[in-house]
Amino acid sequence: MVTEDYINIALPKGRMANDTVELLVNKGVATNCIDFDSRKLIFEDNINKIRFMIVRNMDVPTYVEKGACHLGVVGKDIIEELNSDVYEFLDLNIGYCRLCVAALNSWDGEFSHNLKIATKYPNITKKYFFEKGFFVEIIKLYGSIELAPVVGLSDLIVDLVSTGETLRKNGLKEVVTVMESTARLIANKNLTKIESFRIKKLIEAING
Ligand SMILES: Nc1ncnc2c1ncn2[C@@H]1O[C@H](COP(=O)(O)OP(=O)(O)OP(=O)(O)O)[C@@H](O)[C@H]1O
Ligand SMILES: O=P(O)(O)OC[C@H]1O[C@H](OP(=O)(O)OP(=O)(O)O)[C@H](O)[C@@H]1O
Repeated sequence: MVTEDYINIALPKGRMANDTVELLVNKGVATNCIDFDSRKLIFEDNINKIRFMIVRNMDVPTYVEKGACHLGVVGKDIIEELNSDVYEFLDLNIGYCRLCVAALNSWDGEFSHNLKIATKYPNITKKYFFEKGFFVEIIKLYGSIELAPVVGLSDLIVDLVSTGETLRKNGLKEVVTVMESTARLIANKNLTKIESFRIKKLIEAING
C-alpha cells in the first residue's frame, strides 16, 4: 500500500485521533477527510496526497517500523514501552498525560522487593523499579488497571493519569510520576530517506 505519490500516516483510534486531525487541518497539512464514525480504516486526502490509516494506539509504531506507513502519531508512553526502531521527529503537544505509580488511599508502604504491580506498561514499569533496585512482580493487564489494587490483585499500579478522576473515583492516590507523555510524530527510517523532501515539508508546516 506504500505507493510513490502518497504519504501514509498511521493515526491512533481513540482519544488522540480527533486532536491530531484538527492539528493537521489547522496547519494546512491535510483536509478533513476522516469520518471516525464510519467503519472505514483508510481515508485519502487526494489534494495533499496523504493516506490516513486508522489503527490501534499500541499498533502505530509497528505500522511505521515495518514500513506500512511513512509516518505515525503516537504517545511518548507507547514509544518508550515498545522501544521501536523509528525516528521521533516532533512533539505535537497534544495528548498530555502522566504515567504514574498509584496505590489505594490506605497504602502507606514503601517500595520494596516482591510488590505486585498491575500495568499495561510492563517494560517501563520493570525498568523503573529495577533501576531503583527493587525486584517486583509485574501483572500485565489491558485496561481498567485501577481495579487491580481494589480487589487485591496487586499492591500498586502503573497507569496513565490525566485529570485524576479515575484514581479518585476508585479510592486510589498517586504515589509518584514515572514519566510524562505527549503525542509524537514518528517516521520509518528508510521511507524518510526516500520521501525526505515531502516529510521535511510536512514537518515544517506542522512546526510553523
Ligand atoms: N487520560 C488518558 N488516559 C489514557 N491515555 C491518554 C490519556 N490522555 C492522553 N492519553 C494518550 O492517548 C493515548 C491513547 O489513549 P487511549 O486511551 O485512547 O488508547 P488505548 O485505550 O491505550 O488504546 P487501545 O484502545 O487501542 O488499547 C495514550 O497512549 C496516551 O499517550
Ligand atoms: O486521569 P483520568 O482523566 O481519569 O484518565 C486516566 C484513565 O484514562 C485511561 O483509561 P482509558 O479511558 O483509556 O481506559 P482503559 O481502562 O481501557 O485504559 C487510563 O488508563 C486511566 O484509567
